[in-house]
Amino acid sequence: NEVQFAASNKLKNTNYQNVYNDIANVIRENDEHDDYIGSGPVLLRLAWHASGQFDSKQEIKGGSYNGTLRFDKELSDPSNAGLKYAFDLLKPIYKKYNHQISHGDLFTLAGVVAVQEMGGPKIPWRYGRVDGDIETVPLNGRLPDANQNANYVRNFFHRLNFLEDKEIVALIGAHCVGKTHLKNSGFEGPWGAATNMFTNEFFRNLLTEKWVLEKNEAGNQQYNNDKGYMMLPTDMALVQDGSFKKIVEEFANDESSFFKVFSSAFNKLLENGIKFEKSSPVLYFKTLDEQDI
Ligand code: HEM
Ligand SMILES: Cc1cnc2ccccc2c1N
Repeated sequence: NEVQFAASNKLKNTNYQNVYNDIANVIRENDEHDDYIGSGPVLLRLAWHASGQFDSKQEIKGGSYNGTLRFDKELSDPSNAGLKYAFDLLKPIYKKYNHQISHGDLFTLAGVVAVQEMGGPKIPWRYGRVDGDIETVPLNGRLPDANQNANYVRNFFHRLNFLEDKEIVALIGAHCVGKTHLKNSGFEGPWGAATNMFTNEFFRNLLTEKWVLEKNEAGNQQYNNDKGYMMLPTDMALVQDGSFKKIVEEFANDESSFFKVFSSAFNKLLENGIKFEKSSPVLYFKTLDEQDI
């Protein structure tokens, strides 16, 4: 069946480090993107959006398995505005490996590369996703709305089978990198503070900065501070809800705790809804720095 087919066409384990390195080099070569924030954050968002439309209760389940984000039908979902740039960065790598890697494996591996090359935790990763045809594209509108509160955020992630608050808070901690763009999402900023280093700074800022709720140029409410930082309403929800806030405090004080929970939650996000062959190995990748490249 299809999964066996993918198995027979997959690269030997060692070759995935080569794919990792090719994606990492694309990030290094495109360091001028978005006023020198670079391409890490948008590739991380691509991996999350390729996986986060999963819904086990729907006929068409979504998730990363079928690599459906490659179709314009999904890429043109307003929630995916800005991600075509990230997909275009990966197209030459897809061609180079000539169908030996699926789009789902490529999109999710790009998220692992982005996190690790920006200094974040190691993310375990497995191959074996198989491209589905356009019939497998999930309906648009399954990704979250940033204007909402803590209960909305909790319920959203329950749909993705994240039932523990720790996993939810850790995942949103990915907002430590990159920025919002008015033309993509109707939110602007943070001008000065956008970073490309994966740290627990997002949680520290949530607790220490003074946040003022303001309407932005697109008419959306967002939280701004006096340094040009911003937080989305769904970011701020993490300190408005008692249970979430305790976890924000834990991650703000202990980056290794944030990294540990993020690593397993991000892997779970990228593998939502996929049954891997028992024999399919869990791979860990070295960063370019660790290989002295
Ligand atoms: C409540 C859940 C979430 C909401 C409502 C949300 C919303 C958003 C919005 C509105 C943007 C700005 C997009 C733009 O204007 O370009 C954004 C950016 C981003 N999101 Fe999220 N997000 C959520 C969860 C996540 C998760 C789980 C991850 C990854 C694990 C993630 C990673 C990112 C990254 C890396 C960026 C920066 C992209 C860039 O700089 O181009 N987000 N998010
Ligand atoms: C500091 C901060 C806060 N919220 C964000 C939301 C999405 C993307 C980036 C963000 C970011 N750098």
